[in-house]
Amino acid sequence: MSAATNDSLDPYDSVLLLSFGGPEGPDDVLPFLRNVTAGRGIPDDRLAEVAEHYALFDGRSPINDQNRALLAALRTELDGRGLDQPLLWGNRNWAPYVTDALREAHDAGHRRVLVVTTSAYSSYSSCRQYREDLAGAVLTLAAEGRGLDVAKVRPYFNHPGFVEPNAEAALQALAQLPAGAHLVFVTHSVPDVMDEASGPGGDLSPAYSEQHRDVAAVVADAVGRELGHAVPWELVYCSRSGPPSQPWLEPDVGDHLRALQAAGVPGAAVCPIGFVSDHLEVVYDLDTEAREVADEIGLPFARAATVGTDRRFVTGLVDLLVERAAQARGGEPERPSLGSRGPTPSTCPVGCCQNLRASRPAACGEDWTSPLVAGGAR
Ligand SMILES: CC1=C(CCC(=O)O)c2cc3nc(cc4[nH]c(cc5[nH]c(cc1n2)c(C)c5CCC(=O)O)c(CCC(=O)O)c4C)C(CCC(=O)O)=C3C
Ligand SMILES: [Fe+2]
Repeated sequence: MSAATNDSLDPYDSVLLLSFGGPEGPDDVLPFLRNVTAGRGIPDDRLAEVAEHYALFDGRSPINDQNRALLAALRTELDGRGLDQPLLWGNRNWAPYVTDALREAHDAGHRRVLVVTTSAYSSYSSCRQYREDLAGAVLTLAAEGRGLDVAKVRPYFNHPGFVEPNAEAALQALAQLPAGAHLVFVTHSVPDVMDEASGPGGDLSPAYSEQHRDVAAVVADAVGRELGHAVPWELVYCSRSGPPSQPWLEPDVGDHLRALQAAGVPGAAVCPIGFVSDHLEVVYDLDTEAREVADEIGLPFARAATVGTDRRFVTGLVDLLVERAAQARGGEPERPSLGSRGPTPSTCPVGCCQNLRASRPAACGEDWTSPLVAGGAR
């Protein structure tokens, strides 16, 4: 429990949950997929395949309702801590779009917006592209005469509020399987070059795969301590999408399940540590596709829960908002983290998670100059 009396979000006057977005019905699927893949070189047959995955769920992604549930839980937690800033919602790829959400915020009189994303790790797709979305929105609004500024909480993959519910979920999944089952940690694959460019460079890169490995190690260690013996684990990937000629992070979860079965491993507890809720990658790529592989080869399979609206996660996100606000006031708040990497900076270094193909302005970095505050508000 946090010391509620010290909680403050000053100087921020509003909070934004920033997410990916997803289709709400069959007519939305193709326009949504075009938004996601605009200029990204995803083959047409892959798009048709992904459209079929959405069709299995009547063209409706679960992600928007999961974000509505998270917003409700965050609202309750903010209210309980006396934090009465309005809580907004904006997406990259579907309504409510982030630019529209920030325009409404401006028109309601808000000028300093504190942002938290539904993505826990560093990479172009999971961090910098959200910073570009914010910069694009802020610059569009500035051109309309609507000046406002944004700040973002740090990547929170190693925050206890994210790691602890993941550890409990892993333990629960393992409990459904025969002794000797492995923990199989899964995240979204990305191109090898995106992984290599993730993070600030030097020893801290590649950040994306190494941050996942760090979380996996902490979770496996916690599970092992609970059970009184070490549990074997691996980090694998799902949802690859680029052309076959382009290397993406491997192994794929399906191939890995086959390898485990061939090696005589008696079960797999699949732990989607790369995702914060049960969106399509989880309910299709894991619960449908990977489970089919497991059934086909007779490998006992259990899927661990994502953090969703777990109380510890929601509390942790509000702790992160409070931490970021304290930094903006010039304070040095406690910045809890688990594992070996320590807390990630709240303001990204120049070039962090750069997209090697194109350079666009990104907010919440050391080289971001706010159109609102001369000299750059951080
Ligand atoms: C790292 C990462 C996350 C996790 C971080 C985060 O959460 O942001 C994530 C999340 C998500 N990705 C999602 C959907 C899609 N991602 C695609 C394509 C891509 N994802 C990539 C990476 C990631 N993606 C990449 C490198 C591509 C290739 C194109 C490109 O370089 O940008 C495509 C195009 C078709 C395809 O090729 O699959 C779709 C439809 C949804 C919504 C699901 C729902 O509706 O429930 C969510 C939450
Ligand atoms: Fe994706």
